Formats: sequence, C-alpha cells, structure tokens
Amino acid sequence: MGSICGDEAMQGLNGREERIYVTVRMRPLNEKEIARHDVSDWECINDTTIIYRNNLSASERSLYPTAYTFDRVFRHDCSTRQVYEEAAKEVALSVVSGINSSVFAYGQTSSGKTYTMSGITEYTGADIFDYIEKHKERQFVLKFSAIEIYNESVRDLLSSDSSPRRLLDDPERGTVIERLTEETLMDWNHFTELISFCEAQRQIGETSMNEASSRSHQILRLTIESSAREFLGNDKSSSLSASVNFVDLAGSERASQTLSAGARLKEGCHINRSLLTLGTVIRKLSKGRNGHIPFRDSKLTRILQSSLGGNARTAIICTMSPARSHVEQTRNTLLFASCAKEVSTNAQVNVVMSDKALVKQLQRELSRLENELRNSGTALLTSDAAALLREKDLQIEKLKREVTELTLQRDLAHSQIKDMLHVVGDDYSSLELESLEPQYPKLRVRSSLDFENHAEAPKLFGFHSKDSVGSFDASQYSDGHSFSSDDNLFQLPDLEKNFPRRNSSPPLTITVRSDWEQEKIEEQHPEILEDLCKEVRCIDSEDPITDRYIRSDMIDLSPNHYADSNVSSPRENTATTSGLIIDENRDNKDLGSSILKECKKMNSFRQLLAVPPLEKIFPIDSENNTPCSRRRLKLTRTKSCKASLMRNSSSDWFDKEEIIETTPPTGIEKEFTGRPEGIQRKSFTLNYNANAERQFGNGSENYRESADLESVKQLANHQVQETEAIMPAKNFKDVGLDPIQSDGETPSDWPSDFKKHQREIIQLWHECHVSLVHRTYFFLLFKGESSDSIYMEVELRRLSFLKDTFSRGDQTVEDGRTLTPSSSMRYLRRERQMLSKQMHRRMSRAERDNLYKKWGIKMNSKHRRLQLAHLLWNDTEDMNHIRESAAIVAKLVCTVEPDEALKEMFGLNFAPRQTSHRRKSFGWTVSMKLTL
Ligand SMILES: Nc1ncnc2c1ncn2[C@@H]1O[C@H](COP(=O)(O)OP(=O)(O)OP(=O)(O)O)[C@@H](O)[C@H]1O
Repeated sequence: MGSICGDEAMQGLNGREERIYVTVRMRPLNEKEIARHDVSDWECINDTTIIYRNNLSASERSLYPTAYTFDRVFRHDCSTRQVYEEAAKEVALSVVSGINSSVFAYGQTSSGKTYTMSGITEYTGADIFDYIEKHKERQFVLKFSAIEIYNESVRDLLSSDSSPRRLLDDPERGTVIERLTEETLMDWNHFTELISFCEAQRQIGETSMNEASSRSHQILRLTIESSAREFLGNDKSSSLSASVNFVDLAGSERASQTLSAGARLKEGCHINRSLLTLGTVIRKLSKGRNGHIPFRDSKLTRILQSSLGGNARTAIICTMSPARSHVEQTRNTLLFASCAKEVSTNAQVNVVMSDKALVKQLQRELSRLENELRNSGTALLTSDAAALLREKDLQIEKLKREVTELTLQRDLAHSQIKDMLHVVGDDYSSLELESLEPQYPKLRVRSSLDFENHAEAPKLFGFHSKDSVGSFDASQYSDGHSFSSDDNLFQLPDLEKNFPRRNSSPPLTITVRSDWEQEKIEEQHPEILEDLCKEVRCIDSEDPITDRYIRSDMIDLSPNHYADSNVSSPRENTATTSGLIIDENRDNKDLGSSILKECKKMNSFRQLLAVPPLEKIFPIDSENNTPCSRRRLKLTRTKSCKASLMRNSSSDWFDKEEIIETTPPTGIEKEFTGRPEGIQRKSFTLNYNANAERQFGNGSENYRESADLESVKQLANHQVQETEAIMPAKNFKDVGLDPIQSDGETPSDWPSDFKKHQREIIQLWHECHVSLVHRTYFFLLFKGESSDSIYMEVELRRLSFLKDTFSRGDQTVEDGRTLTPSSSMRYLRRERQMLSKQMHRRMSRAERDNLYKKWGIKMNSKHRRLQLAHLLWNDTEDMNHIRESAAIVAKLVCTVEPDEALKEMFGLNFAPRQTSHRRKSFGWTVSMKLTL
C-alpha cells in the first residue's frame, strides 16, 4: 500500500472486485512474557512473509505451515505510523471518494489490537481533515458514531443511554442501528475528544493476560459527505457519502488461557461466539459466495456485512504475540488472516443525488423503459398479426371447401325435390318448380347481410304485381341464396325521425324481407296458410355500415290471430310484405296492392305481439304513397324458433335473478298453441354432428325459405329423418360435452379434442343464423315446451363467445372489460350454475326433495342444486319430463336505448334499469319468452 491519498487513489476502483487487504503486525514481547522467559518463535523474513522458527515435530509439520505470506507483515519494531501508512491508509481514505471502507484489528487478547487501532483511527482522522483542508472546492460534512457489541448487545458509546440498540434492516443502507448518536465533527479536536470519550465508555476488564482487556467489539464510524460547492442547490448537484469503520475486535483467546471465570467467562463465550461467526463468514466468503453466508448469526457480522462481502474496501490487521506460549493462538490468527485474504469485496462509489436530480434520473429511466416496452410490443403485434393472417387463410380455405360441398348437396336436394313434386302432380310441381328454381336451395349460410353488402346485388326481388310472381326471371339469381339489396329494398325515408337514434348506437337498418312465394301460396292454398301462421317470424335488423346486425327470431304467430287480422286501408297497413320485396321504383298502384296484402299479415303479427300499427312504425309518405325510411325492415319467416340471439361477450352474465321477478308478461306464451311435431323436431337440428352440420345448413334453409309449403313439409320430414339418423345426440354428453357439472368446475370428462369439437360447433352455429343483441340471457322455464336442444343452443352461444377469446387470446370487449380464455371459462361455469339454479327454482319443493332423496343428494350440500341439475340431465326419464315442460326466456340487454321502432317491433317495453349491480352499469332490458 502506498501513500495514496485522495480521489486519485480511488480512480478506477468503482465496481471492481478487490481482495481484502490483510496484514500482520507482531508486537514485541511484553514485560510479563519476558519475565517468564518466554521466547519469540516468529520472525518476519521479509515484508510479506512470517515464519515459525522453532523446530516442528514431524506430526506438527504435517499440520501447520511454517511460513505465512500476507500483503504485508510488520516486525515488532514497526511503528503504528508505518502500519497505518502501509496497511490501512489507502483503504481508510477511500471514504473521501465516496467508498465505504473498514479497517479491522483481529488477534488474541493483548496482542496489540487496541494499540494499533487507536493509532490508525487518529492517523486517518488527521489525514481526512488534511484532505478537507486541501479540497476547498468541495463541501464536507463529517459525522462520527461509535458502538460496542458487548455480550451480543449493541451499545451506543456516544450516548449516556446504555440500553441495547436494535439492528434494523434498511432496504437501501443495509443494517442500521436504531437511535444511534451521530455527532457532526467540527474540527480535529472534536474528533479526538470523541475518541477519548469512547475509550472511556468501552467495557474493559482485567484478565490474566491483559490488565485492561477490551471485552467488547468496538466500531468507530466516521461518515463523510461531500459535494462540489459549484453545484450546491443546483439540479445537477449530487454528493458523495461514505463511512469508514475502525473495528477493534475483542481478543480471540480461549477461556482457559485467560483463566477467566464468572463474568469474564460469560464475556468470553459471547466474544468467541461472535468471532467464531466472523471466522465462519470469512472462511465461507474465501471459498466464493456460493451458498448461505451466516452474516446474521451474530450482531458483529451483521453490522459488518457490507465491509466483509459487500461494496466496501476492507483492510484487516492481524495482531500477534511472538511468544512461544501463544503459538496456538497465533496460528489461529494467521489462519484467519489467510482466509481473509481470499475474500473479495466490490467497492462502489456511493453517490447521493438531490431530490430533483433523482426525479430527473428516474424520469429518464422511465421513458427508456417505456420505449423498450413499446418496441417489444410492436414486435409482438407484428408476429401476432402474421399468425392471425395464417389462421384466417386456413379458415378461408376451409370455408371454400365447404361451399363446394354444400353446392353439391344443394343440387342433390334440388333433384330430390323435383322427384317428389313429380309424384304430387304436374300442375302443382310445375308451379313449385317455377317458383323454387330461382332461389332454390335457400341456403343462407350466414345472414342475408352478406348479400346486402354485395355491390352488384341483382334486382332479384324487383317488385312485380301479384300476377307477375310466377314469371320473374329465375336466371337473375343464380347464387341460390337469400338476398336483399339496397336497390330492392323498401325504402322508408322518413323513418329516421320516427326512430330516434342515439349517437352511440350504431346506425340500425331494418330490412323487411318478403317471401313472395308465400303470398302466392296463400291465395291458392289457404289451408296451408294456417300452418304457415304457426311459424315463427324472424325480424332481422341489419347494420350494413358496421356489419353488425340484430336479429330476433322469436315472435310467435297464432293462426287465429292471423285469421282475425283486420286491414282497414292500404295506408294503415304498410311496409312489410311476406313473399315480396318491394322495388321502390315500381308503380305506386302495384305497390299499394302489395302493401295491402303484406300489411294484412303484419298486422296479424302486431296484434299477437301487441305491436302498434305498422304505419306508426313505418309511416307512409303521403305524397308518394311509399313507406319512408332509409332503413330496411326485413321479416324472415322461419319455422325454427331458435333462440338465435347471440350474447355479446361484454355481458354481465349474472343479472339472471331479475328476469323472473321483473319480466313483464308479454302474453306470448298464453297465445302459444304449440308447434307441429315436425317443426319441433326441426329445432333439434343444432345437435352437433359434423355431417349433420352440412345437412342442417342445407335442409333447414331450404325448409325455411322455400315457396312451396307442401314440398317444404316433405323436405322437412325427409330432413328430419335424415337428421335423426345422423344426429341421435340428445344432450351434450352425446357430443362429448357435459353442460352442467356438479361441482361447477371445468368438466374433467371433456374430450381431449374439445377445442376441435368446439370449433366445429361454433362453425355450425355461425352457419346458422346468429343474431346479435348487446347481451342476451337465456333462462329455462319449465312450463310450456322446450327441449334439450335449447340447452345446446345456449351452450353454443357461450362456446362461440369462448371461441373468440380462445382464438384471439385476450379480448377487450365493448364495455372495456378484458376477458381471457380462463375468465371466459369461469363465466361459462357460472352460466351453468345459473341455469341449474333456474331449473331448480322452477321445480316445486316437493319435486326437488323427491329428487334429492332419489339421488342421495345431501340437503345441506353446498352444491346440491348443481348436483341435481347434473343428475337431471343425465337421467333420461326426468329429462323427458323436463323437456316437455320447459320454455326458454331470453332477456335482451342493450347498453344504449333501443330505437322506438325496435321497441315497438318487439311489442315489448325495454325498461331502463341497472343491469349490473356489481359494476353499477345501466342498460335497457326486455325479457321475452320464446317458445318452440
Ligand atoms: N506494537 C506494540 N508495541 C509496543 N507495545 C504494544 C504493541 N502492541 C501492544 N502493545 C502493548 O500491549 C498491551 C496490550 O495491548 P492492547 O490492549 O492493545 O491489546 P489488545 O489486543 O487490545 O487486548 P484486548 O483484546 O485484551 O483488548 C498494551 O499495554 C500495549 O501498550
């Protein structure tokens, strides 16, 4: 160690590992040793090596080395000044450069630790004050504190309060001592006074080896804070802060050697314990920092942790007696020193920033991290988008294949119908063929929305008078799909003002789609009309701008109502036609005639549903005698009363309680007279089966939109037979899905290829008509008619919702809530619970109790409802019972107020009400009962 002083000495040290600087100081033989004719067996043969001169026996030679090498060894005649200069100065003065440092004295009692350390402390202090004097450009603050660890108690040597101080862990500063007195040094004299005071305070006692033996570990701490005067008070100001510890350890002697007893023996035990821990820590650190280092096993090592293995520079001066009588202790000391010189520390400059500078630095760090995040996010998005595109390409390919296959099936079905019609009779079949041909088969894979978006939509349903129905040009619509286009729609220019629309609501376009075939049949075969009237109408609301649409299929018709429909005048009964698409450019006279017929039918709907006269909804332009609106109203007849109201993923799923209590009676269920057997059976076609999917798509659409009811019926029966042959599934079990689990958890028996099933089911669902109201809740009422297919449909809706989240990962839904696949699954489970609860509620208490008993469900079971539901679905007998007595209730929830037209069209009151108690959100809800 040279005479390095000041910042130059510290250049390049920051963050670099360096070994603890270990030196050995040998004192001369003291008077006692000389008196007992003790001899010196140790000799420093050079500045770094000390040897044991006495002849060792063969056994001792194998155990102990005779030569020890350290960074520096000091002969007995070396002065403390020299020891300071060469063993401690460089390390100690690191403190002025902002680096923590420690100087230890280790050795047996009376070996000269206190003698050495008091000198080193004074010399260091003197040099520090000298340094301060020479560096006027910086402002220094010196603080001094002193503790002793006596019998494992920490005592503040500068305080009159001698009560033990606790050690606290500070995340930034490490171990700190509570209520430690820190004296700010005024000058050199102040410093020396405090040192003297500490000496006086320290626990000392007389031992056989030392009259004034230090019985404690003493740590004097000098803290130096410095900052450049130039930047004081400036944003850029920062200061250096570091401490230097002067550690005078208690003697590492054996109790037997000091002949201690009583209090001295107890002191010795504590001393040895802490020194033993120090030795263990040093030994472990010397072998690397792997594994646990027991710093916390003693207060000494805990306090000195940073000095021993942290960011401080450390020098250890091992003091020793040369006397032969102390050879064993001396060897231990040298062994400790040998270990210590293998220990490394990582010196760091401690820069303390001003609050402003710290804030600025943190802001810079923040923006850097944000940039990193943004860049990585962009990269992530790019890869996500590529994956999404690939997936979409695959889907497109798959759909293309399916379209080809469906086209083939369509042709096949066409020929079958031809054959059937041929059997019925030439007259009839000729009519049917003529009318069927243009639009047959009516495979509407999705909704007619697809067609309305076609720029080149043909004028398929350009209005013709009743007489011209049979002579329209079939070649114009060769695509075989249902269709409507802006050119062919009933334009209602004034509807806008009658349909107040909120800005937040997507523009709603309602299209009235007419089945012109129906009108013809109505005239020729009035008896068929009755059957037709049992069908359920679908009101499709489409939004060509946003490509979203609302659809509700569930308006029931009663033949009685239809028969009683009263048409007062064409003007009072406008707008919608069944079997007709009205060309706005057509002759008004023809238009009026057509409207008259269609209004007759529509008023039947209206009466049944308590809907106000249609002219209120779609007022006629008095001058042009045409209904006015830019919107398009489309009524699609369907015999399938599927609850095709696809729930939106943003729904609050759990408002189900209010449905039962608050659902306004609509009267629909009273009017419901049931469905023909065939029709009911048709509703089962959603049962999943890969083959059936195609059959369903093909057959049901033909069935729905074919002009010829007889042929439709035949076809329907044919389809049902086929369907049942292909799709025997009666519940989810049959398709590998269990809709209700007794524990409400994810079904464990779902097939491993569930996702594949799920995708296919969803595909099937999308190929059926899917409607979108903001949210839809479904409830089963066990009255009236229903079937397990309703459950299937409800589940399908949920699955379609899940599909989105599965395929997209996280999905942010409309109300800003983010749903993940796992949260979707949670919702699904809760939905199941809700359904089972509803089912449970609709049963009488006696009925429930019977079932509980029957299946051995404990009455106090928390999951008894779910268990019951689960068992119900698996019990064929009871399932049939439920199937016969169930009906479905749908609850629609719109987050924006529905248009008046929509309200009136449903004939129901959308009531503003709180839709989620949890999130305190409000919406407009309506409940309707849907029957099959
Ligand atoms: N290098 C030295 N030169 C001359 N005298 C010394 C030297 N080292 C120690 N002494 C003397 O030895 C005696 C014991 O020294 P000191 O008290 O420093 O030992 P210690 O290791 O601190 O003992 P303890 O652990 O019991 O406190 C003192 O009287 C001291 O003056």
